[in-house]
Amino acid sequence: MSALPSVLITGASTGIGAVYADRFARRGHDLILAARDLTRLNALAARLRQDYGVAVDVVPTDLNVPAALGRLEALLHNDERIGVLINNAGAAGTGGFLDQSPDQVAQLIGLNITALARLSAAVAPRFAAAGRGAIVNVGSVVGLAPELGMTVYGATKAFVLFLSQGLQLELGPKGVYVQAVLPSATRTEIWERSGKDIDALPAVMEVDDLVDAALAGYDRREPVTIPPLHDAGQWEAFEAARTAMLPNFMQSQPAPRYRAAA
Ligand SMILES: NC(=O)C1=CN([C@@H]2O[C@H](COP(=O)(O)OP(=O)(O)OC[C@H]3O[C@@H](n4cnc5c(N)ncnc54)[C@H](OP(=O)(O)O)[C@@H]3O)[C@@H](O)[C@H]2O)C=CC1
Ligand SMILES: CC(=O)[C@H](N)C(=O)O
Repeated sequence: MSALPSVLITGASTGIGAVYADRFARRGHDLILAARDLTRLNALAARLRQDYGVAVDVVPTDLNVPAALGRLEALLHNDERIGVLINNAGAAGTGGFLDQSPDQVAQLIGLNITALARLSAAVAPRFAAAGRGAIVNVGSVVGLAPELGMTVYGATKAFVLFLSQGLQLELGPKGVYVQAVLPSATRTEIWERSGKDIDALPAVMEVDDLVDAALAGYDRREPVTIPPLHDAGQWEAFEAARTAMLPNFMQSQPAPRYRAAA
């Protein structure tokens, strides 16, 4: 058993989650891997045990099934070896809002929002009491870009960013690190799963590069890591513009532009 904290990774069967698993195993962490595809999880776990000598448990989990989600919540709540949660599992859905049924909308929200928030809520009190721990939430630049036409997906990712920033404020002073990672297009199966042609995109990041960049942000305890954004000053200006508005929201009177003409 490793002396380092164990890392629980959702969506670890492939893509970004599988590379996170490789990188944390390489660093010597024991792992708990969750996703639906048990065959893939077992194959990855066997390779990681073999390559890095770490302990790897697999927990077959459909995060849209409340009982399965509840089992993962209980694990996070009770297992004191787990010191890092990587909330990575997600789906993009297909089509625009008018193509999506209410059930499909709910499935996206269930996976990208409800599961992520519930798993965070299950582990946060234990981390806060211990004064340590890390929660990494994988969002997307789509959460900043309603123009991209992935409205529900983008809205779920806007939630991920907001939740992460709120948790940074609440949990950071208690010693818990919370990171929001915002990838842009990255070469994984999510594109095929959402019926999109990855080869039609102007630029695609390789998944190893994405995760290694996210971990560079993790190691320097960055609150928001946007691997594809070369000019960090753009994010800082965006945040500065947002926070500059905050003192102006408390007003007893509506703004003059909303007052009835005399
Ligand atoms: N690739 C990209 O371009 C970008 C990805 N992202 C985000 O990165 C994260 C990882 O995506 P990525 O690796 O690209 O996608 P993949 O489709 O390659 O992997 C998604 C992972 O989530 C798991 N998953 C999907 N549905 C469920 C479910 N109901 N319950 C449990 N696990 C589930 C899948 O495993 P299984 O099928 O075995 O359950 C798989 O391990 C997502 O949150 C995504 O939104 C953000 C921006 C860009
Ligand atoms: C399918 C996508 O659009 C991707 N997940 C992203 O967030 O950019």
